[in-house]
Amino acid sequence: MNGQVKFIISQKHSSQQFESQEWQKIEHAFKQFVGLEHIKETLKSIAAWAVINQKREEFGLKTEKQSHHMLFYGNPGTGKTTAARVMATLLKELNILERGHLVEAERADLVGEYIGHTAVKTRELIKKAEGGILFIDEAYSLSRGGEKDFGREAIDTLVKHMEDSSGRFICILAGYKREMNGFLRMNTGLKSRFAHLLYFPDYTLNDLNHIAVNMFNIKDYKLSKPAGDRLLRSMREMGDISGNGRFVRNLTEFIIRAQAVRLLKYEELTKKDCMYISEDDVLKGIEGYKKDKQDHQ
Ligand SMILES: Nc1ncnc2c1ncn2[C@@H]1O[C@H](COP(=O)(O)OP(=O)(O)OP(=O)(O)O)[C@@H](O)[C@H]1O
Repeated sequence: MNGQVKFIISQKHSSQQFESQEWQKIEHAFKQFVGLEHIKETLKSIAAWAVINQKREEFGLKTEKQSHHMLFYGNPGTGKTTAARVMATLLKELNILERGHLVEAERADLVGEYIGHTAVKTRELIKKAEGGILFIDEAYSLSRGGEKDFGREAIDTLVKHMEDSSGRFICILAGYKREMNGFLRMNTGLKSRFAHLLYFPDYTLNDLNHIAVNMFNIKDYKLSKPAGDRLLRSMREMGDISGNGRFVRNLTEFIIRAQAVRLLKYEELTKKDCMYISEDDVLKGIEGYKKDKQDHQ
């Protein structure tokens, strides 16, 4: 395969069958995520476009190549990196990407130290990402040093390859909204190279609670009812939930360690003991989290 967007729809499958099968794959891949409906919708439109394009080709109609480069805007912990990772695997499953891997990069991975070095570094990175997604976090750091900075060369090389690649890789530039807007303003024409602009909003307290419960479930832990209530109440009292999903992940890890410390005192452990998170574990975990945060301030 030449790496271009490829879609397989067998004669036996009707469009409706395709829709239900492929939609299910998308829903399944994002099952553990809270929200992110707009990401799923975008993926559905990409999948639909690819299959219809294939059908048009069969009918001898004109087809077009589309690139699916994306811009992700959102605060820390809103799920940008995690969504990109899931997306890469999913797009392979949907036969849109050949390999489905994610290459995570930041400024230092693209920008070199002398003239000519940056273009080589950037090209190598793009090659590594072929068949998958090149995810560049805090993309605005590429234009940090202004016109004379080598970051400019990285952007130009990237843009050139994005245009030439005809679907061989997907480039995602990610970062916080204000900085991303500034970056795109400084690099006129850059925004138009991206087919999809996706915003990752901050989570509400209820979303975060939902994310926490999911995280425990995925790891085979169960919160007792009082533990669940306590967690929600404590998060509300803590006020600062700006870390979004990352805040929840850290919190759950503290709670899991608090449970482990409690269990070590038991003479014998059952499977249920190992799964069960008590209200006290939540309290101790939150205490530990707060102390750790204070120590790091
Ligand atoms: N919608 C969600 N559902 C479940 N978990 C989520 C969701 N969003 C984020 N998370 C979890 O929050 C944590 C942080 O997410 P992630 O690293 O993807 O955020 P990010 O937006 O890339 O942050 P940054 O910009 O700081 O790199 C991860 O553990 C992730 O699984």
